[in-house]
Amino acid sequence: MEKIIVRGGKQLIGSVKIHGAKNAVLPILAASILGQEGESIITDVPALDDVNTILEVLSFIGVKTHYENDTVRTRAPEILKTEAPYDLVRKMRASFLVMGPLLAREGHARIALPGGCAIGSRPIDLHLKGFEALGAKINIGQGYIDAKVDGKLQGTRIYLDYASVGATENIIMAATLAEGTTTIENAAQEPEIVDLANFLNAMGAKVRGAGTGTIRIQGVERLTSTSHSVIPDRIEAGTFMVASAMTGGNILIENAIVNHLKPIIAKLEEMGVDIQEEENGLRVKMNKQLKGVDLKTLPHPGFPTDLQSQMMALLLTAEGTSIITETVFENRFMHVEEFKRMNANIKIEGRTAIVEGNARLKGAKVQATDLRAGAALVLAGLVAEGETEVTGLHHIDRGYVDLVGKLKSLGADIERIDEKKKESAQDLQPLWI
Ligand SMILES: CC(=O)N[C@H]1[C@@H](OP(=O)(O)OP(=O)(O)OC[C@H]2O[C@@H](n3ccc(=O)[nH]c3=O)[C@H](O)[C@@H]2O)O[C@H](CO)[C@@H](O)[C@@H]1O
Ligand SMILES: C=C(OP(=O)(O)O)C(=O)O
Repeated sequence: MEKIIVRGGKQLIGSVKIHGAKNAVLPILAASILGQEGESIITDVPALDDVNTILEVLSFIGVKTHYENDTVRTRAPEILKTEAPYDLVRKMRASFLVMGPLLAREGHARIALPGGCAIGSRPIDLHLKGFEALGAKINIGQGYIDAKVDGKLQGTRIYLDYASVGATENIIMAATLAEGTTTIENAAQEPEIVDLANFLNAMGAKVRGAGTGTIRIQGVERLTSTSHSVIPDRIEAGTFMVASAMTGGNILIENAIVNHLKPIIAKLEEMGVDIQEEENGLRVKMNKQLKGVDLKTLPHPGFPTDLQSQMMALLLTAEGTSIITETVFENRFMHVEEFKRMNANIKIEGRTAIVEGNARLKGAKVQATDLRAGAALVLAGLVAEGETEVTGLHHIDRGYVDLVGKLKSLGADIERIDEKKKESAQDLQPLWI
């Protein structure tokens, strides 16, 4: 079994380069299906398990893909299949993002139901309502969703009950080749939506208003593959900002885009963290006792749910009691039980966590319950007394490129070990009798 071992007590100092955003590259790679001519060249692609999974989905449906040195090239001159099977969708929910582009281009898509995951039930009703409004017929059976349209999708007005990131992306992609104009109201406003729209527009689409609550997509006849560089990952940046604040550190977060990080910058400043914009990024310094704060996760520009668990780790070390309210996912407090193993005092009341600060965290064996929970446990380990052992690393590998190497380069006492490999290496030792 692979584990991360971290021994607490080191101050993190230095600079760290942020990789391309997982949540931007996944929809962008799905959107590359729409390019009927030429080659899409996507750069700043992070080497993550989720990227490999979306590339597997693309290959399965007949897109030619090539991934080397943070660059993915795709060619989609003809689509062979309009299906994404259970094994791939189960591995990663974002596989469902191929439904919009397939429906737009081929008039059909059959995708396995993504199902829930550790952080919540995560229905896809808003995606489906959007496709239906565009004229698709949806059938659900035997664990698959089948969407079909006779002729072309038809532009329409869609009001999302909730500003869902995935539904906004899927509907935008579907609408790019529809007849007429589609207006999405109460659209998600995340920076990753803007990155997707920029990619689509470079392909010849007409997407206007991305980054606001109202997005208009004027359908076009055809889209052509293009080149695009993925935006830096604001969640990875936020994770390192928390790491600096937690360890009394001084880290330059290279590539960070201030505009994308406003909600986290505001919260950290409220706690007393010193954050300065520099030419190459953001410098995050902390050399005093931090104050506890209350926070509520919300769709962008509210505080991102993907940084909630990391902030919880930080608030454990701050002064006083902090209240965290998770409004985006109904079950995103699984890390609390793991923090408790490290001597944390946290109470859950419904969607609220009451976090007692000034915790004297102690190293323990803990398990990542989801991607960000995994990062948060590593962060807690950075300040805990003694040794923390984090397992469940497949979660972390979905969304962080070399988390351990990056923390080590900043001065953390951290390593990743593979017990199985160690054991088999021992098996190979000559036996002395
Ligand atoms: C690959 C990717 O980009 N993942 C991000 C994306 O996930 P994802 O796109 O799945 O998140 P959504 O914004 O769609 O989900 C937010 C909430 O809306 C609910 N919902 C969503 C769709 C739907 O049809 N019906 C419905 O009820 C979900 O169950 C959840 O409670 O945005 C989340 C919220 O910022 C992030 O945490 C994820 O990291
Ligand atoms: C919840 C996350 O991702 P996904 O939507 O891919 O599960 C995340 O990135 O924290």
